[in-house]
Amino acid sequence: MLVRNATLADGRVRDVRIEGERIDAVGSGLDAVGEVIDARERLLLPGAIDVHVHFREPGAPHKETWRTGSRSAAAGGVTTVVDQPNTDPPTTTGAAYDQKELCARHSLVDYGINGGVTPDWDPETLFDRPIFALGEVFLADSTGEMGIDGDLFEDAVHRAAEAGVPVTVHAEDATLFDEGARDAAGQGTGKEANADAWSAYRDADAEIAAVERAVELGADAGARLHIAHTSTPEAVDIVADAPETVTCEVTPHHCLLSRDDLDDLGTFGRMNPPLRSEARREALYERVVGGRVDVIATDHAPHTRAEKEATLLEAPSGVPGVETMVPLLLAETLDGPLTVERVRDLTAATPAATFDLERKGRIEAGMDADLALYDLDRPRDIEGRRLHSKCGWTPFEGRPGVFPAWTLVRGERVYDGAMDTFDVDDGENVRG
Ligand SMILES: NC(=O)N[C@@H](CC(=O)O)C(=O)O
Ligand SMILES: [Zn+2]
Ligand SMILES: [Zn+2]
Repeated sequence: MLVRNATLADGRVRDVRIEGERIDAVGSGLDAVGEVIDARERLLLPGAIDVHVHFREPGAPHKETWRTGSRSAAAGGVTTVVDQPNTDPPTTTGAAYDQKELCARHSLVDYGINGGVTPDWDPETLFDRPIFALGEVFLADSTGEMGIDGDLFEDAVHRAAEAGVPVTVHAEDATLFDEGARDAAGQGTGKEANADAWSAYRDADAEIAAVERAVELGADAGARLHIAHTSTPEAVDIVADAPETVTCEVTPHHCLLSRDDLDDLGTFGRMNPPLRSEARREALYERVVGGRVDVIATDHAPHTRAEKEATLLEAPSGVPGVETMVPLLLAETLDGPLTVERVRDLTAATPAATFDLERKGRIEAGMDADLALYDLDRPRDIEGRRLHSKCGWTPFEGRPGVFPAWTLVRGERVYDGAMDTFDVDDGENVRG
């Protein structure tokens, strides 16, 4: 297949030839082999790598399955996902890893599977499997109630360092949560709830302190550390000023939404870590644009509308996001300070480099043909009902997004945007 005259993120116009699963050549005036796709005036990006999703299988297929989650990924230009361990059973033993791997075989996109830590985890059998990373390791309870104490965290970080496996951390210090602030939640449900109480309860200082502590501990253990869903500029700065063995990710929702949006979102905006003040959101986004943040990842955490239509204390935490990440960021390049090159780096090149995915994240000869084509002149309003996650809603309703015309995973067209159709489900485990 030949993709002809595509505009790359840096503005160069090139042909990209695909042979089987790989990119065979990138150049000008390349000879065609097989199908030729005219990509003139279209943007070709490396498929995005979302290192933080919750696809809910095994255990909660009513929220999401590997099939629906990976369709949502493909329809948003994401070609590799990394699933987190707070499923049922939690992915804390070799046997649980094997069970999840069977579910993941229904994925349309390539994937990694993380291993988790609980008091009854089995590091021996878990590290025996090709886990993508240890994590997210929960330093406070979130969906799945997998929060652990400092001693177990320290032990886990040492074991991961020994095994040469990176550690992804959900860094909030539960001892610093403001229980009194949570009491202001009230009895309103769904959009009628006082959702700001969640932000007051899981205060920014709880994240900042936990990140500081985790970074120290990681350095002592000689571990590779990745801080998940960093939601404060202070925490980003701690990571950016630490040695290169520590990286961080930021979610689209912490960049684009703040406590000011909670009146509209209600319990649909409850997530961990919570939305922050508008001032913190702005400072966080500045760091994304300016290069202090390594990776954008979604923390795609689908829950049904019915589950979210509860009181603030009863609604589960988390928002979907895998399908809207690249579309939102590309729309942001149209009139904001974000550049297309930065979007490429945040969503593809840097996650690949950070987690040693040698054949992914770049459009070069020899790399996997994981690609997505976009028309920057055609943003459209994001609508929850048109997205492909099982949950059927989005916190970004009505915002502009640039969605892909098609998405390829290792040379196979898994998503066709014009027809809104999907094909094949032979995603591979990237740690195989
Ligand atoms: N972010 C969330 O609020 N929820 C996540 C878990 C997590 O990442 O903490 C979920 O699995 O629902
Ligand atoms: Zn988390
Ligand atoms: Zn998560």
